[in-house]
Amino acid sequence: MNWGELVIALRQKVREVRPLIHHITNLVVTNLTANVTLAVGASPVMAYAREEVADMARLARAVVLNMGTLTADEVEAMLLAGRAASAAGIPVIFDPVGAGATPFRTATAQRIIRELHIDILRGNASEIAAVSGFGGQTRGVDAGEISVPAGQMARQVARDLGTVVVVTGATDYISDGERLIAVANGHALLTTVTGTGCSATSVIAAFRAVEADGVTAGAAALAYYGLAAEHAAATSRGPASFQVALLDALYKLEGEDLARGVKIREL
Ligand SMILES: Nc1ncnc2c1ncn2[C@@H]1O[C@H](COP(=O)(O)OP(=O)(O)O)[C@@H](O)[C@H]1O
Ligand SMILES: Cc1ncsc1CCOP(=O)(O)O
Ligand SMILES: [Mg+2]
Repeated sequence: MNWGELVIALRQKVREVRPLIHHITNLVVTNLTANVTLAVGASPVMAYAREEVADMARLARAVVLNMGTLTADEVEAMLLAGRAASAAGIPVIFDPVGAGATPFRTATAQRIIRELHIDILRGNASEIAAVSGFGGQTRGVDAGEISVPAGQMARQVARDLGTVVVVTGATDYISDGERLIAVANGHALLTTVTGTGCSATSVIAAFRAVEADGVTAGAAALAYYGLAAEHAAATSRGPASFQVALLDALYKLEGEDLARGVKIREL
């Protein structure tokens, strides 16, 4: 199968399986990421109480942990959910939002990575640099400069942590420490709407729920998501109409339109 066919097949499989994706996520993006998950064809649930997160995680086909508006309580809930998921063989996708901005965020991200079995780590370049010791400086939740090429960093961090690493940006890089894939789909308008990185993580989780190989799932998900953004941008007047159009494009994009547009390269 070529990449175009693979992306179509996985996008279709998400619709057929309608996997439940348990999110412990941040206050900013809760609604957007739930709607993105639905538009892709998966089923979102957001649940945070320590009393229920392990049970909810066990019901899901993938668990998203996103520390965007972290509190000490929420971190405990993430650890409970992550342990329960891994014990049941359910993949955990971690988005270390804002790692590198404050010591609490950096230390928490590193603790989650150390104490849980993370299946896919997805962040912007400075977040991944910060959690892995490359020394990234994150401006709030937005990417700052990093000192190494993002693809090289993705492969090195994946190797060091023994997990799939996804570094997003104008070009996205996905690696398991050996393979390195670049995805060139996307649109600059994605940087004008909050939660588009978190939404990318949700789409990756939906694809990972139906595809055991994290590199394949990550690359296919980001090509599909980035291409949906390109389609949405074509009919948008600015960030507000773009956000609405992105949901529509994610919902509609399939078949030949999808196969023709994906820009995935194995490096
Ligand atoms: N300059 C850009 N041009 C095109 N796509 C981009 C650009 N910057 C980021 N993206 C895309 O936006 C999404 C969010 O990535 P990113 O901005 O790195 O995450 P975050 O919002 O967590 O910082 C990804 O799908 C990425 O491919
Ligand atoms: C603005 C903001 N502040 C805390 S979490 C958050 C949302 C970040 O979303 P994304 O990383 O997808 O841009
Ligand atoms: Mg982010």
